[in-house]
Formats: sequence, structure tokens, C-alpha cells
Amino acid sequence: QFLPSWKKKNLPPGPFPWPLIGNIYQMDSLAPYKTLMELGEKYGKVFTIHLGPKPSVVLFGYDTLKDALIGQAEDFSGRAVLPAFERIINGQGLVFSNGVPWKEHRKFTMTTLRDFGMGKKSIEERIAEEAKFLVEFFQEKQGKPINPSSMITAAVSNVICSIVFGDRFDTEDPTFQTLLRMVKENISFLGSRGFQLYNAYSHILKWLPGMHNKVFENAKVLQTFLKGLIKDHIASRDPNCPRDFVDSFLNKIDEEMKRPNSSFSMDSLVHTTFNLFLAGSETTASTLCWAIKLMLMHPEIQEKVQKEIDSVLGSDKQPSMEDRTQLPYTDAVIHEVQRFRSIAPFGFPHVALHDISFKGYTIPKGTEVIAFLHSSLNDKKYWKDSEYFNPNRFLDENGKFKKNEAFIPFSAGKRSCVGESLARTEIFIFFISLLQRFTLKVPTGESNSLEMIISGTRALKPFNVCFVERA
Ligand code: HEM
Repeated sequence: QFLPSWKKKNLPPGPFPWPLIGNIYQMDSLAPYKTLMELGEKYGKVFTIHLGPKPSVVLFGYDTLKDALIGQAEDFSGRAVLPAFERIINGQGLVFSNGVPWKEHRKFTMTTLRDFGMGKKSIEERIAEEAKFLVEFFQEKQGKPINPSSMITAAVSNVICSIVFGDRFDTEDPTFQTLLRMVKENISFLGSRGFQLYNAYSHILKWLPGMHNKVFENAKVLQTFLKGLIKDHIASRDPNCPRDFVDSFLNKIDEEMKRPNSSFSMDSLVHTTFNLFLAGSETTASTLCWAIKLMLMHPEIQEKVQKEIDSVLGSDKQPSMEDRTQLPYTDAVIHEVQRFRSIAPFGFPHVALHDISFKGYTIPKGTEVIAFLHSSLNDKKYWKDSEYFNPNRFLDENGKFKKNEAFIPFSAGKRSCVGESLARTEIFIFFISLLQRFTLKVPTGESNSLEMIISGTRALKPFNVCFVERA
């Protein structure tokens, strides 16, 4: 009997792959996560798809994700360096390294982000200051329609820039806005069919024109810009008094000078700052844009949030993470925005660094593993009517905030998001600062829908909003 090679390998079941293209054309090009949800219903908790000739294993539903990412944490801690990433990053820096270099970079990055405020009061002050600039910018628009996306991205990006480079940019600065546009373009590419095709056929496509070339050019421009900032740091630094993440990394390079094969180098510094700049901007900004959009679609929920903010903080008090327990409804709304929109539906690609035995199957070394977070955030076992936006699911009968373990928008296990606590603080402070000051309204004559665009994150189609000052 004829069996394709992947079936002989004891991989999990899945749809039959066409020669060369695999299942690429079965995927919904606008919403590939919908196809994976259907396949999960059909094939079960772990299944195989082919995005090109090679198999990828999909982890479906919270229980499976937990068993893999937490139960077999070490096995599933590998990062897939897909051809499109390889060309940009060359296996260096935090996000795309594996083994000892990754462990060292992750530990260093976590510690240093904390040293410069992540998870502490000092970063709250910085975020609140940035939120103040944002509020002032929207105030100047006097309730006229505006697309909030680029200013929100700039404000969010400025927070990570303050930690990494010790400075913020003028949010309307054309160079800064151009760089952020490039970040957006590159993240958009990750959700496109072009990205899947490039990873399957890079050996041919790298010679041909296409969006991938634009993405590689953007990456070069961004890295050149970051190299410039690092050069300025080298010229002005005092090793006894590190000002920010870059200074601390330069100290680490000096310290490791004598260690043979140290993974800390100028190249890994450029790539790690590049990782933080990209990872720290678009995801959080997109979440905030969704929060605004969902408030436009549910004015009654917006009003309830405002009432809660008014009663706890009034119109002037700066929000702080300490206030969270007193603002359970607002907290529930923020969680539901993250759950409902699952901004990173596929997480970020993992890989089997060795043959992995999982649930009776063998995932061979080198196979891409997709931690399908969207399936956890919509898992029927953990969420009732998950297709509806309903913040009350995060509240108990006394109106107190109620956790749900399947809430894993930042993934779980050893590769989980390094910036989770920073992102949560940002979303909380920016969201409250906006609703404390403004009522968000749909511009007259404009439609109000949840239309999306193709992107690596689930991003909204550009939309306008009126920031109407509250009395
Ligand atoms: C709402 C905002 C955010 C979401 C939803 C999010 C989500 C994620 C997800 C799903 C992953 C992949 C985890 C995995 O591979 O299993 C990830 C990784 C990562 N995130 Fe975030 N993230 C957000 C904000 C941030 C911020 C603000 C930073 C900046 C510090 C950041 C830095 C990173 C880094 C460096 C990694 C790679 C970790 C590694 O490979 O070890 N993220 N994030």
C-alpha cells in the first residue's frame, strides 16, 4: 500500500498533502486560524499539516498546549528558524536562537528588562507619561475623526525604546514613523501566503521579485538604524553606570570577552534590540486598537468601564497596577479583548530540536511545531460561547475578577513572552487613561465592523474614531 513518507514516520494524522504545495491552498488566506480550527475539530488534539512539502505539527486546545509547553517544557522549547527569518537574523539574538545561547540571552534579557523597570513602579510612571502625551494629542483633534493606530504604536514603542535605548522619540517624527511603518509591513508579511511560500521554496523564490524582498530591505534599514543608536551608546557610555539595556549588554560583552564561544556579541546585540523593538511595538499597539474598536461596538460596556474608573480613580488620578483589584470590570474587559481577538493566533513557530515522543506519536527532529494559541482562547471546554465578546466570563458571582487557565495569549512554558508583564501594564494604563478622558465614538457615516487585514498578528482594517472629551 502506498503511504506518503510523513505517514510512515508516526506523525499525528492530518489532511492529505498535495505534492510540493502540501495543504497551503486549503488554508483560508484571510483567516488561516479558521482552517486550523476546522482541522482540529476533525483530526483531534494534535495533527499534521503541510505548508509546502514539509510537515508541521499543530498543538490544538488548552490541554494539549499545556501538556506540551509545560508538561514537556524542555522538549518543546525550540524555536523554528524559518528561511524568511534565517535571512534576516541568521540564528542570532533572543527570539531566533536555540540551546545555550538562547538560555543565556533569555536570562540576561529578563533580568535587564526588570533592572530597567519592567514589573516595577518606575515603568508605570514612564507609561503614564507616554499616555499623557497620547491624551494631549487626541485632545488637540477636538473630537474630529482620526485613525488612532500610528500614534498608539508610537506611544507603545516609546516605552520599549526608553528601556532599551534610554530615550523616547517624538511620536510625530517622520523617521520614527517610517521605521514603525516598516515594522508593520514586516509583521503583515508573516500572515501572508507569500510568507508560507517563501519558507517552502526559498531556494527558488530568493532569486525572484516579490514582497519578501521589501521585507528584507526593511529589516536592513531597521538594523542600520539600531546600529547607529548602539554606536552612539558606545561613544557616550560609562561602564560603571549603565543607562539602559544597550549599555548593560555592552558591559556583558566586555565581561564575556575572555570566555571562549561566548554568545554575547555586537551582532547578537543588534539582533536582540531588533527583536525587542519589533515584539514590543506592534502586538501591544494592535491589542489597544482592538480595545478601542470593541468599545465602539459595545458602547454599553464602554460606559460601564468609565463608571468604574470614575468611582475608583475619578477624572485625574493616574492609573497604577495596584488599582487592578479595585477595577475588576475594567480588568475583565481587557482580558476579554485579548482572548476574543487572540492577537497572535499561532504564537510564534517552535521546532523539535530532537525526536519528541508526544501522545503516542513521534515528532521528528527539525519538524515545525505550531503552538495554536487561538485554539486555547476559544477552547469549548474552557469558554462558553467563545465566539461572543463577553467580559462577564472573567467575573465571579460577586463581581470579582475570575481567572481562567486557558487564557494564554502570551503562550506558556519556556518560550513564553518575555514582555508579558510590560505589555499587561501598558495595556492597562493606556486603556484607562484614554477612557478616563474620552468617550470613544464612531464617526458619523462610518461603518462599525470588526474587519481585519492579513497580518502576522490579527490586525484591524484601518478605522477612524472620535475622541470626545468627557465633561
Ligand atoms: C499584547 C502584547 C504581546 C503579546 C500578545 C505577545 C505574545 C507573544 C507570544 C505569543 C510569543 C511567542 C511565545 C512562544 O514562542 O511560545 C512572544 C514571544 C516574545 N515576546 Fe511577546 N507579546 C506581547 C508583547 C511583548 C512585548 C511588549 C515585548 C517586549 C519586551 C515582547 C517580547 C517578546 C520576546 C523577546 C519574545 C521571544 C521569547 C523567546 O523566544 O524566548 N512581547 N510574545
